[in-house]
Amino acid sequence: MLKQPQLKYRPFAPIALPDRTWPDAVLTRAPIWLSTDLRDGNQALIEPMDIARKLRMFQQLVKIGFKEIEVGFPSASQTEFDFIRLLIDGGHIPDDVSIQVLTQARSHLIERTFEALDGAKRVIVHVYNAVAPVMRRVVLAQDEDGIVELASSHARQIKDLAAARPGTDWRFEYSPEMFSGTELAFSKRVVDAVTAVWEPTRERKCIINLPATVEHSTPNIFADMVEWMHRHLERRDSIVLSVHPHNDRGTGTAAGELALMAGADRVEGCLFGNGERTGNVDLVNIALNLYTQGIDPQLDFSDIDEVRRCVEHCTQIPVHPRHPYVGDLVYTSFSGSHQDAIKKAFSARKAGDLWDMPYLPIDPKDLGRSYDAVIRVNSQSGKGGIAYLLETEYGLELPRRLQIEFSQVVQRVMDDAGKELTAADLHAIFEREYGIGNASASVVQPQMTEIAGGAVRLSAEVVLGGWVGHVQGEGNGPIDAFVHALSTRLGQEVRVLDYHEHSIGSGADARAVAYLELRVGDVTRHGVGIDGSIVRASMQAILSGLSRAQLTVPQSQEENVR
Ligand SMILES: CC(=O)SCCNC(=O)CCNC(=O)[C@H](O)C(C)(C)COP(=O)(O)OP(=O)(O)OC[C@H]1O[C@@H](n2cnc3c(N)ncnc32)[C@H](O)[C@@H]1OP(=O)(O)O
Ligand SMILES: CC(C)C(=O)C(=O)O
Repeated sequence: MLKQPQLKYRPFAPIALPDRTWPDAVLTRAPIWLSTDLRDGNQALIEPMDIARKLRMFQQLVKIGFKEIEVGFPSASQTEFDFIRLLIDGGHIPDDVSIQVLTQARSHLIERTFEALDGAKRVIVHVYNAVAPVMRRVVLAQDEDGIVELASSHARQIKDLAAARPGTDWRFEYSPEMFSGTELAFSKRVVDAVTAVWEPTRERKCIINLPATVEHSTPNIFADMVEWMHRHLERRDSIVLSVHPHNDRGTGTAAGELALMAGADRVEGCLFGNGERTGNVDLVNIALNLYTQGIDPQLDFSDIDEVRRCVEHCTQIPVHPRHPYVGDLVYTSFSGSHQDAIKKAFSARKAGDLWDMPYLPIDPKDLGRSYDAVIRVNSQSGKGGIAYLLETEYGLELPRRLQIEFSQVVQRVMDDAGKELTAADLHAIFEREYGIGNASASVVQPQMTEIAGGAVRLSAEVVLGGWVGHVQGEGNGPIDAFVHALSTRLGQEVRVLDYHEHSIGSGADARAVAYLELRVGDVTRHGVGIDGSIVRASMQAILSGLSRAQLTVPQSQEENVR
């Protein structure tokens, strides 16, 4: 065992590009997108897609809006070949979509590739060979001249085969494989040799694709490499400069974005970052990052869950719950302070406002998600989240001090249960705690008469705890009269410190909710009442508060005790 085993690795050398421009660049439009889900994504699967899955994926990619789709490696297997035939013969390729196919720079594979494409309308033939020093030495056993010859001779073969099939609109793409691990001057030499053969023009460009086949460096170094190629390649104005980042260091998205800032016109990748090892760059991630900058990505993710279901079905790999933009948990806040900020921001938000929501970088509704999962309650949550769920799910607008009181009730339940509580759980706890619909704290047949000076006399049958009895009192309104009646009966002053009410529902189903904060002696409690009449709801709220304060009513001879 080496004492310093890390020393067997070579650090990546910075690129000498002191006048680099990409750090100041601002992305203002969508790149050209190429989905390689059916090629690089597929070749990375434990079980490559069967034809039905491939077709479903292709149709999903078309629906999203991809105009360039790499559909396979037709010389690799009969399934790959047959799928491409199915696309062409079955008329599955819209006129404005180009299919792309990959081949190694080997003559018999290129010939087989062209056989698969017979009759297609628009095709990008994508050829690659390794150019990196380790591949030159170990795999291809060729020196630099040999690699240049390998690339340019097969570029010539492709050009000739295409020329012999004028019924198809052919475009060509070349990838110096492992560009990310290759000397820049050599990558340029090989690419220039290929474009010298293809002779692209401004009107008929070829595609030069720079892969980070393995992500070796920080994304700024990849960006430097792309900018260097962008500035040094011959025939640059006749080239669509493409990048193909992988995600070995977990910075594929950053590498893709910085490469676009550095001069790339096009990005190759997969939905949700499927692909070899840690994946190809996640095109959904880059597209929606642009979207949140106010840029139309030209890809439609307005039903992102449909896209996810398709990808999970086709790849048989689940999308992680924390995956950017699509994971089950990415719009959910459990933490109390986050929930509080979200709740306040939703209340403050007006139609037409810019999206400026704490902890929510994108409006979930833009991706077909509801706000249901935005706030979920567990032991990390506070009053804001609890109040948000009761309001959005049950229309209950708890006043602030009641929120504080009720969150302590919830916290005790949470500490016992130790798991997430749903909105329905919270509502059940709320009803139980405040005795909603509970006959053991209720008012029966309240009778009110007006007396002199606009005052009210009230008498009612009351159930409170185990006590059932009659109360009577006067006041400047029904609530005041009821409070006086109860104070008299309890032998203690009951004071209303705070009062809120609102309605829930509408039309014949509308009900009133009253929230009262009561003080009896030195005890302060909230009570809640819900009823078709606001007066009865308020009386219920008073009894709810008294019941929670656990007051015992002094018994008199004639009263019955339950
Ligand atoms: C980075 C990427 O994703 S590149 C795309 C990789 N994708 C795939 O490989 C999936 C499809 N591949 C296949 O089905 C097969 O590998 C085939 C059909 C292409 C080739 O199959 P085989 O001829 O049996 O070769 P094998 O799979 O062992 O590949 C290694 C051979 O390819 C050669 N090779 C590898 N890359 C290239 C290249 N770009 N150009 C020319 N030759 C190459 C190697 O030198 C080696 O040749 P050798 O057998 O003479 O030593
Ligand atoms: C063929 C090339 C583009 C590739 O897939 C890679 O280098 O990752």
